[in-house]
Amino acid sequence: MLIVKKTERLEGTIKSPPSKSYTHRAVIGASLAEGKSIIKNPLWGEDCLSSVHGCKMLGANIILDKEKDEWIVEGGKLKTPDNVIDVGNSGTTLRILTSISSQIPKGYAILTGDDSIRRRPMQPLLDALKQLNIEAFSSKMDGTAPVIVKSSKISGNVVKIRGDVSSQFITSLMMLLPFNNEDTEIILTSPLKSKPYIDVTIDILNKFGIKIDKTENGFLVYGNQKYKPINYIVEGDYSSASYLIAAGVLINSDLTIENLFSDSKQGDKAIVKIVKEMGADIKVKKDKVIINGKYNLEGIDIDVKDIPDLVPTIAVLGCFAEGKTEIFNGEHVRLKECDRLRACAVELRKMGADIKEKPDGLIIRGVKKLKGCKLNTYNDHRLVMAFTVAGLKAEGVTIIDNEESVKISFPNFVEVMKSIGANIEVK
Ligand SMILES: O=C(O)C1=C[C@@H](OP(=O)(O)O)[C@@H](O)[C@H](O)C1
Ligand SMILES: C=C(OP(=O)(O)O)C(=O)O
Repeated sequence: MLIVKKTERLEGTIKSPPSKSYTHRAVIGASLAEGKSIIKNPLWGEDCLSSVHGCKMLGANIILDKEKDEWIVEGGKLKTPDNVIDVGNSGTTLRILTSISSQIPKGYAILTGDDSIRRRPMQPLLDALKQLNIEAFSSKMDGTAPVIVKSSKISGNVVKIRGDVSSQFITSLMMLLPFNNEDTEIILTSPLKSKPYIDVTIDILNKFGIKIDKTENGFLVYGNQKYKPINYIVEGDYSSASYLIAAGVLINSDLTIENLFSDSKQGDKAIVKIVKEMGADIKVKKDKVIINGKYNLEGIDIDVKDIPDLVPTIAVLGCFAEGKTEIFNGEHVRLKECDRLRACAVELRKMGADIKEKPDGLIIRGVKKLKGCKLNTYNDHRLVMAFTVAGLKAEGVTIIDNEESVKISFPNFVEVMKSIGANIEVK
């Protein structure tokens, strides 16, 4: 568990950890490219290591070089896995590798993961794959993992899928469809949520030499394309940085957060705009964010359609902001490692927060003072990190369970927080 005490000052220069989304896509894309790719500054988080594990089981040769901080990937030859692929807690790995598994030369691939993964939706992707003549089904026949995928030849040139459950389904199709012999249109049957993650997918697929165009109702993925190997440096992660930024603007601080690029395609770069709108005058440079001062935050209304992973961070910011903060358009936030809308409402209320849960979001009225207490995190890395920020600002001591889940996306979270003066201790 993590013992968090009220902290009056944070200072120092730190680096945001590498992007989780880019690392997943880089290692999976490299596993599909014939030849040698080098991925520098990868995220050594458990989720990305699940992608490494899955790609190895599917035939890629991957060397993880800790000293050089790079992964060397030799890809291009998929094989039938000789065991079930365990994706751990990683939705991104499960969703992308389900489609890719259909390209093994024979037999079946079986993908499963932890308790949380085995509750997350897969049916829209399975239905989409069926339209492409790919046999893939839930072993429990309830639309969740374990998922069984048969080696199949893709056929068809249109696939329809809803866009409001998970953008990872679309990413998954985009990474598969270059293997089709014909061009394929992905038609979205409902408005797209988490769209910036699709921008991230297209951005890195372009680096692999894969061309995708936008169409009126979705996307066009050209057929018969080959992934080319890449030399790639992973940029910093704005979702992870959101905890550092939130702590910085809530507590009197002098912080520089490096490795955050102002021209990033990551949707969660919106955290900068959000804290500015709430009243924090932070500075954005080409490759870093600087927070210097003490701010009085004011509540705002925030559409989280495209930024689901920021919800726990925004919920904590809202607790300490003057007036009302309303989070809306976040139905999909309930479909993550846990139901994050429910979890934020239930747990932050234990600290004295005034939070109302709505089907698509939260209404938070700032109360200035929260009190430390014991919080559940449902094994969800983002809740551990967001609640740590709340604990630093709250009166007294906050005890946070299962802190080890930070290894999913921000393995050195505790060390980084301590290095800037956060009063936290693992017990
Ligand atoms: O593609 C990605 O890298 C991700 C997409 C998002 O999920 P949804 O598209 O399911 O909202 C996000 O929540 C997740 O952490 C990472
Ligand atoms: C939801 C997340 O990731 P994934 O979907 O890959 O499990 C996350 O990192 O918050």
